[in-house]
Amino acid sequence: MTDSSTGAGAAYGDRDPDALARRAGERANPDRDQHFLVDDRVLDRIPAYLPDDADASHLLEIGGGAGALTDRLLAAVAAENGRLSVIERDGVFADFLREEFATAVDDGLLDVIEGDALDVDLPPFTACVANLPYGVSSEIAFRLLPEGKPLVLMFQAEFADRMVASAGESEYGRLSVSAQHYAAVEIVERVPKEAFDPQPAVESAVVRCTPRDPEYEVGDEAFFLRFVKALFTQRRKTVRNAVRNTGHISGLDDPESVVDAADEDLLRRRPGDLEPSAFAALAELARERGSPTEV
Ligand SMILES: C[S@@+](CC[C@H](N)C(=O)[O-])C[C@H]1O[C@@H](n2cnc3c(N)ncnc32)[C@H](O)[C@@H]1O
Repeated sequence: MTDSSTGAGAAYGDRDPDALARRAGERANPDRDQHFLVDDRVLDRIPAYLPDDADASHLLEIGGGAGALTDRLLAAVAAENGRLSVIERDGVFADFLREEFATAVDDGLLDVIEGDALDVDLPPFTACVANLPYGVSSEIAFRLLPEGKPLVLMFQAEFADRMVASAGESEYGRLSVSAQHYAAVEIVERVPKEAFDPQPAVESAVVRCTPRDPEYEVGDEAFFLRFVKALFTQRRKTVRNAVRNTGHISGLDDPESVVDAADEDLLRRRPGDLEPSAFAALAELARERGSPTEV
């Protein structure tokens, strides 16, 4: 076994996360969304959560930090003759990753993109594995989900619970319907604060998103997502009143015609109890009858 503290040149997959953070020369700064994973067992498990049939030939990591997860992902891509791209916003850590993994960079196994994951062009990745910066995890997730690739992402546990919730559950909302529109979403591991340094204020969870087509059809995806968002602003109202009251958000000029045409059973329910397929049926009716305009 390689001495994991030896630095650049060590075999991939067994670097000591504490030693990496020390060598990076700067402590992680929570104000910059930096909480480094330091639990070896969690780090070892995360890449294995990719679906068995995932194409791992070009992995993407967002927020490489001091490189503990980068190291594990390099081991995975090296075994597959693939490559890894890492997007890191903080120049200190981007430089550190290039130095620490200089051999991988030279061998074409790794490229480090210094920039904001919300702005930079995404490389043509086949799957993404990341311990996300929690301040922008929602924006990053909804940048990645439409790409239709397998994702294994660490989120705040409360956010993860909302992603996977089903109709009728208290955590079910716009986030659940939107995420599940793109993928089968499941929590594969809950991660305690103690696995990080510095520790975040909240518990975390690893979520696997396996892309799949939804079991319903929508003619206009942007309208569907806007309609779902609009109805959940009135989650405690009946669907009838939620449709009536939120036309200005979803862009419906004539919500009353939607209410007139919809099933009474559907109208009596509440947005928090509607399955994604029921939202889709109502959104299609709204497109036909409600005179939608661009918002
Ligand atoms: C939670 S830390 C994870 C670090 C490392 N992957 C680990 O697991 O220990 C998040 C990382 O994302 C970086 N980051 C924060 N905001 C970012 C953004 N908008 N785009 C890219 N990276 C970002 C931070 O500098 C930090 O290195």
